[in-house]
Amino acid sequence: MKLEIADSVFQSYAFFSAILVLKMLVMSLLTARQRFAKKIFANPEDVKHDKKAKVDYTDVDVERVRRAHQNDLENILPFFVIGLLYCFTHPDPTTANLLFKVVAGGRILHTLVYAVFPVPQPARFLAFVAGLAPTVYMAVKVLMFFA
Ligand SMILES: N[C@@H](CCC(=O)N[C@@H](CS)C(=O)NCC(=O)O)C(=O)O
Repeated sequence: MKLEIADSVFQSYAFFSAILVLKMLVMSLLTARQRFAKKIFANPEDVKHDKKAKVDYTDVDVERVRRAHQNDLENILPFFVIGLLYCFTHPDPTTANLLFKVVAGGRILHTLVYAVFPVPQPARFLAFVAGLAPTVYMAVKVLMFFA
């Protein structure tokens, strides 16, 4: 077995991984936005200089963004691993590009409908599946290739 990656496949993986890294980093900013808007913080030292600020772990808006961030960790980190391994399976470059694109698109949509402008279900579920299904497909391909 020869371990090699086609340039175009790796280029696509690198591109969409970087997009997803940036997207995940934005989650911290979205959380901070909610915290400052509602003056809800996580630690006593954060509220020391503002009498209106309080420590609270139950605010619905802050917790919503935090859950969206957590959901990213549950789905995007597996993609980083399996997407890279998938690059080694000699995939068709067009297929690989499409898979990476759908994962990135699905995860961006998931954030939008969950944490930016909440949309009724099944919007979030469909965005979640758009990220999950290609990741599962790639995992199966990796299993078959390296079995
Ligand atoms: N950890 C997730 C596992 C299932 C999941 O990821 N569901 C998707 C589609 S409904 C989701 O967006 N869950 C919301 C969340 O993780 O907060 C949960 O508790 O819901």
